[in-house]
Parts: sequence; structure tokens; C-alpha cells
Amino acid sequence: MTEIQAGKEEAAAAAASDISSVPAIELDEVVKEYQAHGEVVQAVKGVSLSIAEGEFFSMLGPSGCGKTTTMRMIAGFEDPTRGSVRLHGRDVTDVPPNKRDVNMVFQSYALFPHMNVWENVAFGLRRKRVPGAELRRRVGEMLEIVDLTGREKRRPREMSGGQQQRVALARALVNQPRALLLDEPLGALDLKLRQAMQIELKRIQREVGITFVYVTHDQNEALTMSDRIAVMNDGLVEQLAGPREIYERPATKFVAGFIGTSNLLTGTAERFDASTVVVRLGEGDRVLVPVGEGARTGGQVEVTVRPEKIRISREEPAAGVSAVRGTVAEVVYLGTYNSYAVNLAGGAEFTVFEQNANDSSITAERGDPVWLSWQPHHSFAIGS
Ligand SMILES: Nc1ncnc2c1ncn2[C@@H]1O[C@H](COP(=O)(O)OP(=O)(O)OP(=O)(O)O)[C@@H](O)[C@H]1O
Repeated sequence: MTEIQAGKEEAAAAAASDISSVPAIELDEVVKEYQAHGEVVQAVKGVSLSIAEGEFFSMLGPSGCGKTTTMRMIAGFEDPTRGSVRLHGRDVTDVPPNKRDVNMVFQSYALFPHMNVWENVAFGLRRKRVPGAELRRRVGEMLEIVDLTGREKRRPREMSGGQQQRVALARALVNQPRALLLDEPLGALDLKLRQAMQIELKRIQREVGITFVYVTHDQNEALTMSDRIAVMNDGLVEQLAGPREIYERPATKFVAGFIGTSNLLTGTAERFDASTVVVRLGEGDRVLVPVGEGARTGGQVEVTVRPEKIRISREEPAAGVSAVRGTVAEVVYLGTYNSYAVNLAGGAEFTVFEQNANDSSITAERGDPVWLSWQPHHSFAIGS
């Protein structure tokens, strides 16, 4: 037995003895290919991930990146072309959806229009012939969790979109699945309701303690609710981490661009002192990057910095910070902050956010020459 095999066996034995350490969902090198008009489309190109019991896990990415296909393979609605799916330690790759102990909630709530709220939620339990007293208790409890007590007699058409979505959620949760899969469930709601429902969903998930897997193309939604996020692009996971790390330390250019706004600079990296690398941009400008933040010396590197970390000023900043010069191309007043588009001397275009903390005056107007500066630890080199 090799050392690696021995290590794997030990880990497996440890996992088996401690039920909570068995992941709720595991995908192992999952690939999905479709045949479309004589061509093979690879919707998912090899995804491996492990979702912990009780986790709020999101799959985030642009349209067509393979999120829904990945989720449908977890649910069992699609068979992987290659790779395997495990739920709570059991290989379910060939197990049909109704035997998987997961439930799915869709954007279209698919409620029964002729049934009232109570009947909609009770439907699954009736089919399973759950006895009357237990059924009433479970439906009642679930309606309380989704905050619909008192609305039992309403029909779906007599309710708002958010309320209907909560009925759909209650209907899925009342069956006590071990994991709930949600595919853009808030997609049909307007922004205000969506935001309210995001907080609601997170609360409900905490209360019921079930693993939630959430598919969305909305970065704010994923950042608000998730314990961890898998950012997907073109059938692959580009980064898998907590919201803070995804935002503060995007692993690739794609992630940096997809989550929030980021500014990119290209330059030549040189060792400056024991703790800092300097990236020279031409035009005399330079960016400082702490050693260990990926800026390999002796070649071209790309460095990124978020718009809210940058200070815009008319005067040259003090030494010790990264500083570049530019000209203001546009200023937009957005209430809580001002957004500047700045053309840098080296050719790049930067976005800078300036909080309206003190007064509503704007530091610079269109056409003004400015300095942009930020602390070295706010920038890091980024992979392509
Ligand atoms: N049944 C199918 N036949 C052929 N191609 C498909 C099929 N289903 C999905 N695809 C393709 O696979 C890719 C991934 O689709 P998928 O629906 O998983 O993406 P998505 O990230 O969920 O996108 P969206 O946010 O638009 O739903 C797309 O290019 C899509 O056109």
C-alpha cells in the first residue's frame, strides 16, 4: 500500500466514525456532454467539489457556464457523461431523483393553482400517507418558519411573488430532505423583494439546518447568503472559497472581473526590499505589492486593486503607497459614493469609488489631473 493510499484509507475510516464529517454532496471529476445538431457540447468539463452538511453553498457564474447542469446532476435529472456524484457518502450516480433525498426549488414556483397554501404544502406528505396529526404539525411548523401562518386559505394567485416563493420553499422543506437545491429561485422577483428574500432564505436555512445548494448569476446574492461560493466559467470551477476571499482575493482575472469591479495594471516586477515587490508601469509610475502576493520578480505581471481601496487626490501622495497619475474622464454622483473613471498615464482605465462620508463635494471634475493611491496590501498579482 502506498503512503497516499494509506492516508486515504485513514481519512475514510475517520470520516466513517464521525458522521458529521461526511460531506453532504461530493462531485468527483463530473463531466456532462450533450449532443446538439451533430456536435458535442461540453456543458460541464470536469467539476470536483465537496459540500459540507448544513452548508449554504452557491454556484455562481454567467449564463451558460454550466451551473444548472451541475445542479441537475446532483438532483439526478441528468446523468453525468463521466465522473461520480455522492450524497452523504453514498454513490448515487445511477440512482433516480426520487431516491436521492434531495429536493429542488425552481424560479417558476410550480405551485398548484387550484390548491390553497395549506394544501400546496401538505401535498407531498399526503402522497407519503403521513398520518393526519403529524401532517398538521409539520405543515403548521413549516408555515411558521416561512412566515405564512394565517395565510393558509389563500390561493397562489392571491399572493405576491415573494409569498409564492415562500410557499414553494415550505413545500420542499416539509419533506425534510437532507439537501435543498435552489435554481435561481428569486429570479422572478423585483430587486427590493429579492433582497428581502435573500435575508429570509438565509434565516430559514439557519433555522432548518439543511444543506442548501444555490444557483445564481447574481454576485450580490451569492455574497450575501453563502458560506462558500464556487465561481464557474465555461464548464469549470475557477475559484471555490468564502465570499470575503472571493471578493478580496480573486484567484483569476475572470473572477476579479465577474465579482464586483476591479482595476488591472500590467508592469514589470522587481524586488524592492525584503517585504515588497515593486511593479514598474512605465511613465515613472509604480505599484507596491507585498512579497508573497504572487508578483514574481523578473517578468511581466498583472496587478489588481478594487475601486473602493483607492484614494483620489489632486496632490502627490506621500511615499510608501502605490501611486499612479491619470486624468478624470467621468464623474458619476451615486448618492452614497462618487464613481470616477480615470484614464491613467500608462493607458489603463481605472474606476475609483469615493465615499460621501463628510460632505457631498467632489474631489475632482472631468478633465482634472489626479493622483490615485492605495496601500500596498490592497493589491496583488493575479493569474490569467
Ligand atoms: N439539453 C441540452 N442540450 C444541448 N446543450 C445544452 C443542454 N442543456 C444545456 N446545454 C448547454 O450547456 C451549457 C451549460 O448550460 P447550463 O444551463 O448548465 O448553464 P447555466 O450556467 O445554468 O446558464 P443559465 O444561467 O443561463 O441557466 C450551455 O452552453 C447550454 O447551451
